[in-house]
Amino acid sequence: MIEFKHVSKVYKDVRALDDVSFTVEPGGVTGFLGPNGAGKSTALRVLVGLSRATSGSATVLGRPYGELDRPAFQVGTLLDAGAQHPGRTGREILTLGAMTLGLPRSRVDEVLRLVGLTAAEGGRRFGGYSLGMRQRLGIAHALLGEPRAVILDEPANGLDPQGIRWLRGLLRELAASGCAVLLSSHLLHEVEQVADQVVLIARGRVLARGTVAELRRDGRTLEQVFLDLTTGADRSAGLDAALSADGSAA
Ligand SMILES: Nc1ncnc2c1ncn2[C@@H]1O[C@H](COP(=O)(O)OP(=O)(O)OP(=O)(O)O)[C@@H](O)[C@H]1O
Repeated sequence: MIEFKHVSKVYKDVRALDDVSFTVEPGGVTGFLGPNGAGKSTALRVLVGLSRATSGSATVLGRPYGELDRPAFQVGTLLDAGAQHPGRTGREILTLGAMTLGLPRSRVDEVLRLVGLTAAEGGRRFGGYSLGMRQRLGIAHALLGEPRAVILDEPANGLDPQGIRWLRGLLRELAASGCAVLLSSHLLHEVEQVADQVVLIARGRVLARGTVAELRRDGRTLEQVFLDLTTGADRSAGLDAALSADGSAA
């Protein structure tokens, strides 16, 4: 389980997160949606200990990320698909990761297969990878240690329709195997197709959370709910729709 409890993050003059609370249950995909500057990346950075919360707590499997024993075996993260050495091949990047974790090289072949990168693609330098290939490699890296929780920041960016379909299948498989999957995305239609639960955030505040069906209860598409909430046009109705499964307002 991934849990944000009353997390606030204040930069000098920006309140990037304001009392953010939500949970990501094992065995499900939670879509984390918000417009540019909403606070999604800040929340994920706080979650994995790259940034310190001003107040509140964010935990993975019951503990702050920094206190997890061998975290890569518990939590797989993809925060920036471009953050790799351009001169290394995809296979080299994964092999380094596997060696660091004490995993056999055969695990590299397994994750390459899992993300649909061919042996030839694995042998190409990262600098020449398309964005879609970078995303696949980043997901492969995140899954090396067979983690029980997965945190992915905009993994669908740059994927073609076939890639998006593949990603959807992979996320459902991870959830079916008991993984807690947190997926940040701008691709509302995509999130609608794959997520069990959705958290909508804007200007650092959670505006709505619930299942896709709960948020769409008056027949609107998730995109319409999102636009109405984030432009403020339907703020009060949206907050009503935001009643979470446990009955507390988001
Ligand atoms: N290091 C920082 N110093 C000051 N302000 C920051 C810093 N990092 C983020 N912010 C601000 O915090 C707010 C939230 O930014 P964040 O990057 O978390 O949003 P986001 O939802 O991930 O946006 P996007 O979808 O555009 O990536 C923005 O106003 C941003 O300018």
